[in-house]
Amino acid sequence: MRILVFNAGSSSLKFGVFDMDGATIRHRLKATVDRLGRSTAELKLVVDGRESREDVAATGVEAAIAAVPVILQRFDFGAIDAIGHRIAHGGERFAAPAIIDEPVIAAIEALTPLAPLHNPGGLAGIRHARATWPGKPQIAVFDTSFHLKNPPRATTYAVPAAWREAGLRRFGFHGTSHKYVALRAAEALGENLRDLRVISLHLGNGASACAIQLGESIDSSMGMTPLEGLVMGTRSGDVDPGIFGYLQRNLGFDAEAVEKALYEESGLKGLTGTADMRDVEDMAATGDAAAQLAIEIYAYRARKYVGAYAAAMGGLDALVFTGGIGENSAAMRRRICEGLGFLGLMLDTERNGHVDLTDHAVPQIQAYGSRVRVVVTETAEQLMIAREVSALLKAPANGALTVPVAISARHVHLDQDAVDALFGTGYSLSPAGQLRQQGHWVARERLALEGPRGRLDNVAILGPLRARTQIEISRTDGFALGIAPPVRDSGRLDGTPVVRLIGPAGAIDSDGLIIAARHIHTNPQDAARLGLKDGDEVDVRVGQGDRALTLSGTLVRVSPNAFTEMHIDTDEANAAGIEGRADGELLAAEATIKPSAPV
Ligand SMILES: Nc1ncnc2c1ncn2[C@@H]1O[C@H](COP(=O)(O)OP(=O)(O)O)[C@@H](O)[C@H]1O
Ligand SMILES: CC(=O)OP(=O)(O)O
Ligand SMILES: [Mg+2]
Repeated sequence: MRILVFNAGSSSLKFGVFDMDGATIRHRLKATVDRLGRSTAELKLVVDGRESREDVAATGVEAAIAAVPVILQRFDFGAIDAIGHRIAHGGERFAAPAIIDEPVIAAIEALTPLAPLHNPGGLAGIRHARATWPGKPQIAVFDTSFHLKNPPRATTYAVPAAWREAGLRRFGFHGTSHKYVALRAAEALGENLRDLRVISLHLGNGASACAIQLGESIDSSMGMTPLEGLVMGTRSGDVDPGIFGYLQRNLGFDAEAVEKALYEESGLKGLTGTADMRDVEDMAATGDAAAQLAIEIYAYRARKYVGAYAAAMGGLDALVFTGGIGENSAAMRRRICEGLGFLGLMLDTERNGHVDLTDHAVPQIQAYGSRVRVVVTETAEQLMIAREVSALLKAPANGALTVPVAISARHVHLDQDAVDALFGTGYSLSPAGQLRQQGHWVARERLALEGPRGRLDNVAILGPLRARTQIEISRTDGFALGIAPPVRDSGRLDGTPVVRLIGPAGAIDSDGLIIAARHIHTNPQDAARLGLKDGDEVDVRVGQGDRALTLSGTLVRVSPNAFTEMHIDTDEANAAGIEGRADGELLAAEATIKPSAPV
């Protein structure tokens, strides 16, 4: 499938051509039209890896979009099968990408007043693509979708009820970028994103910070519009809402003039006369006081958000820099990180000064011993959009029901006696991170398992304590230990084999060793939506391409506050070629209730 992607930003147009073949993606064309609105814009092209630059006459985003079909004609990519569009504002309606039709266009148009610098460019892309490639599927991918499930405490403005009922709330933008760079950073750190508390700083012409916990956005610095938050190229970011009345009464500005100035004449441009950080840094270096102050304000605001989001998540594991400024300005990264030592964040200034992102490198720039890891990565909104387009077009048109799949690595649940024996009488485990299921956590402490054939070190302990110790491993782990545990539902431990648990204060032999039967946790609302009941056994299709497989007899467990998620073990995940996040498709629409299996 060949996908063309349009990404109309506030100051640039980016577009790309991707050849998608299963999981293999070829980025055929990568194009950026920059410096729009000046006498000549610059077109940067990377075609099959070869780079070129040229000046083009494009007065604005719309003119640049109109030139795309002409530019594409120069190359022999072959027919375009589908077109993806970055749309900044999707409001409450779009939690996921949408196939573009008239109602979708009308919804994007209706949201234009909330993203006046962005949605018009997105709509122009849609219009031109429809005219140029009539009949080809077009898909909108929204900046706001990633943040849509942010908790109400983060999305609600403390304003009169009538305003909130009229739709006033925070949304957050750059979601495609935040999601991509957080995944990228986790991958580079060799961790599962779900296990990390991440703050991502997208510092481009528009800029926003995002707090990511358990793999999902929980807060972001942009609000109902892309004006709130950080200092940007031409946008103010946070201001006191009290200034509106002042500007109106004392300076005679109406709402439109104020809004226009906050979008287009503020930020770096308002502070220095230029919106471009490169120019601001050059001016500052030659002694320009306004540029120096602008840089300080920019870094200070960003640093405050890092502190705030670390507090929101109860700590920070990784800070990620991306966007033109985040990727390229070592000086700005250093300023932002200065003073974050209290969080355990220490930058290696040497590494920070030599960041090289060629060949999609994702360097870490924290100092040795820093508790917080600091990562720089390029963003790839167009690539993410191409993936979303391909996933949406491949999804079964019958509205298949899916559940997120989580991989359970080996772990133990301990009872109090076991904790006393392994860690010392009266010891209490310290939670190091929350799990997705409410009230469940992973402990800082680890232990070892030992069997007749071998030993497994560094095994995770999950809390809270249970009435009876249960040890969950994979079949492969069983071979490493030299014990063959049965496949069991959690809690059904009678007659299970004994394994030795080894902690810092002692060792015990405990039964309760099982291979956890795959299962789906869900809550009553999701169960109703998915057509599931407690105790059902369902078939779930997981994995992609030639490793896809069907997991039969997956037990459904409904409880009031459960987070809907399917749990499989590492052997199952490996068999299906799943790494990190995945979705499983429920195959059996009418699940059958299985009588309890004999123990
Ligand atoms: N080497 C650099 N040093 C400092 N700033 C840079 C550098 N390269 C690019 N930038 C800044 O990045 C910003 C543009 O970021 P980018 O992500 O390309 O924008 P957009 O939001 O339009 O996608 C501009 O402020 C530009 O000055
Ligand atoms: C939403 C937003 O600010 O986007 P951009 O950075 O492309 O201006
Ligand atoms: Mg951008």
